Amino acid sequence: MTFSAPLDNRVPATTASSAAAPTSECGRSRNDDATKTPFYGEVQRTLKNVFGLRDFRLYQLEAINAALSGKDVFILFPTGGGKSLCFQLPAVCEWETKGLTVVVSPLLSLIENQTHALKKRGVDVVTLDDPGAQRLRPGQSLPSLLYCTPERLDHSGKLQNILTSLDKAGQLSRFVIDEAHCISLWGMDFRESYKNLVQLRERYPKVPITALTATANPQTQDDVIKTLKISGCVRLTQPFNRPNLWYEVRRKNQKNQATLHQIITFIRTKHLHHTGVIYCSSREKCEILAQQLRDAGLSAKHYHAEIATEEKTQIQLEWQNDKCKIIVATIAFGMGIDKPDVRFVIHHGVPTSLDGYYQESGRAGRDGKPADCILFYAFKETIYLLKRIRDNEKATTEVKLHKEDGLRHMIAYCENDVDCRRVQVLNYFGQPITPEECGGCCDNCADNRDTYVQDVSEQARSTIRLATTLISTTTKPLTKTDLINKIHGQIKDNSEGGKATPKSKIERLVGRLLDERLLESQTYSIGPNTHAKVHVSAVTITFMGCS
Ligand SMILES: Nc1ncnc2c1ncn2[C@@H]1O[C@H](COP(=O)(O)OP(=O)(O)OP(=O)(O)O)[C@@H](O)[C@H]1O
Repeated sequence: MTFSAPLDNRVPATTASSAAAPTSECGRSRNDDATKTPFYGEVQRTLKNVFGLRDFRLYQLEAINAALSGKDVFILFPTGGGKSLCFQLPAVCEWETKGLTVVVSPLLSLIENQTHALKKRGVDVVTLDDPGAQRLRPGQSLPSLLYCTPERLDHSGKLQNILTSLDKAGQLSRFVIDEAHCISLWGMDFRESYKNLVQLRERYPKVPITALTATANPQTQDDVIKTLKISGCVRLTQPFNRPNLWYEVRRKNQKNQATLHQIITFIRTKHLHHTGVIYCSSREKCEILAQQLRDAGLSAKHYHAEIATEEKTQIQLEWQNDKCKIIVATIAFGMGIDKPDVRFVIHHGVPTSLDGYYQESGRAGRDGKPADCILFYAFKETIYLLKRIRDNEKATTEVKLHKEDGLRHMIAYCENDVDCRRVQVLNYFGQPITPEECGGCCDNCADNRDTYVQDVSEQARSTIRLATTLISTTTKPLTKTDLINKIHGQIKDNSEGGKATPKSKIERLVGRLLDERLLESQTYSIGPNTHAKVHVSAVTITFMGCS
C-alpha cells in the first residue's frame, strides 16, 4: 500500500478505483463522414428552422445520424451537454423513419419543461392527458413525440394497445429513455417502474431505443445497456471534464456557526450578486440556512420536496429570473433545470456518492464561464448516511453494499487532500485524465507544497495489529475517532527517528484501511444518537491471522 503525500505529512486516502473504460468514442474529434448521409440536408434545415441553432455540439450529429439510420443509441453526455436535441431532432425530421417517438421521462416537471419548450418551437408534441392524444392511432395525423412517465407506460393498457397498433402499422419510430441510469440498480436514482422497460425490446423488437444519461459510471452504463437489450447500440460519450469548474473540499469546523460564517464570507467576497445553489441534507437544514443567509442580507430561499408544488414553481421561477439569487435545497432541486449562469454550488453536507456529487455540482457554470464547487465535509456526518443505507428495509443486501461502496468513494474523495479532484472524479466515471489537464483548477492541484510517495504497507499492518488489540481489550465500542486517538497515543514511527507519528497521518491511514474494507464500521444507536464502531474485517482476520 502506498501513499503520495506532501512533505508536511498530509497523506491521501485511496482514489476511486478506475473501472474498465467504456467502448465509447469519447475524446475523438468530429467525424467528417457524419455530414455525408442522405439526410444531412434535412438535418441541417431542422436544426436551423425548428431549433434555431447553427451548429452541433460534440457527438450530437453522430447521435442523430444513428437514430435516423434506425439504430439503438446510448448517449452519455454530462449535464448541459445537449442530450435532448439527439432525440428531438430525429423525431421531427421529415425522413423515412418518421413516425411516433415515445419519450419516457421520470418526472412530470421535466416533461412539462420539455413539451412546453417544444410547443413554443412549433413541434407537434403530446402527453397522454393532452387533447392531441386522441390522434394517437394508425391512419391519424400522428404527433412527432409522445412524452410519458414510466409508470404510465407500464400501467396503461390503453397506451400499450395504441403502441402495438402503431407498431403493426410501422408508425412507431423510436423509444427514448431519458435519465436511463434510473433503470440500473447501480445507478443513483433506481426506479422500480424503470425496471419494467426491459419489456420494450420483447414487445416491440423492431423499434429502436435511445437511452440517455448524464450520470453513469462504467458499471451502470453496462447495466443499462444489458437491461434494455441494446448491446449492439452506438455508444456516444462526451468528455466529462468541465474545465471551468473549481473543485474544493473544506473541512467542516465542529461549530456549525463557523461553516455558516465561511459560506457567508465566501458569497459576500466572491459571489455577492451571483446565482448559486446550496445543497443541504435535510429539509429543516435548508429552511434554517436560508433564513440565516437572509439575516446576513443575502437573497436566499429554501426548496424541498415538502413545499407545495405551486410554491416550488414560484421559487424556481424567481431564481431562474434572478429575483432570488441563492436556492438552499435538498437534492429534490435540480433535475432538468437549465440555468446557464450558476456561479457556485455549495454542498453543506456530504453527498452519498460521487455520481450525485458530479451531477449536483455540475449545475454550476453551464455557460462555460468559471464557477465554484465547494463541499463542506465532516466524517462524523457520514455515520448517519451509512446508518440510513443500512437501515433501509426496502433495499436488498446487494443494493445496500453497492450504496455503501458509493459512500466510501465519496468519503475517500473528501479525505484525499493530495490527488487532483478532477482525476478522482473522472477516474470514477471511467474517463481517466492527467492532473495536468486540471490546470490547477482544484484545491489539491492549486496547493503547491511538494509531495512524496511513501510505502506504508508495514505501517498499515502494524496499525491493524494495534487496532485488533485495542478493540479486543477495550470494553466500550471504539469509534473511528477513539481508535485514532488511542493509536496516536501508542504508535511510534520508526522511519521518523522514534518520534510519534503525526495524528494527521494516522487519520489518513485508518481512513484508508476503512476505504479498503480492511477495517469496517458498524453503526449503533444510543438514545437519539447514531455512532459507528470500528472492527477488523473478516478478510483481514483470515489473511493476517488477527483475532
Ligand atoms: N448544438 C447546440 N448549440 C447550442 N446550444 C445547444 C445545442 N444543443 C443544446 N444546446 C443548449 O444547451 C442547453 C442544454 O441542453 P439540454 O437541456 O439538452 O442538455 P442535457 O444534456 O439534457 O442536460 P441535463 O442532463 O442537465 O438535462 C440547452 O439550453 C440547449 O438549448
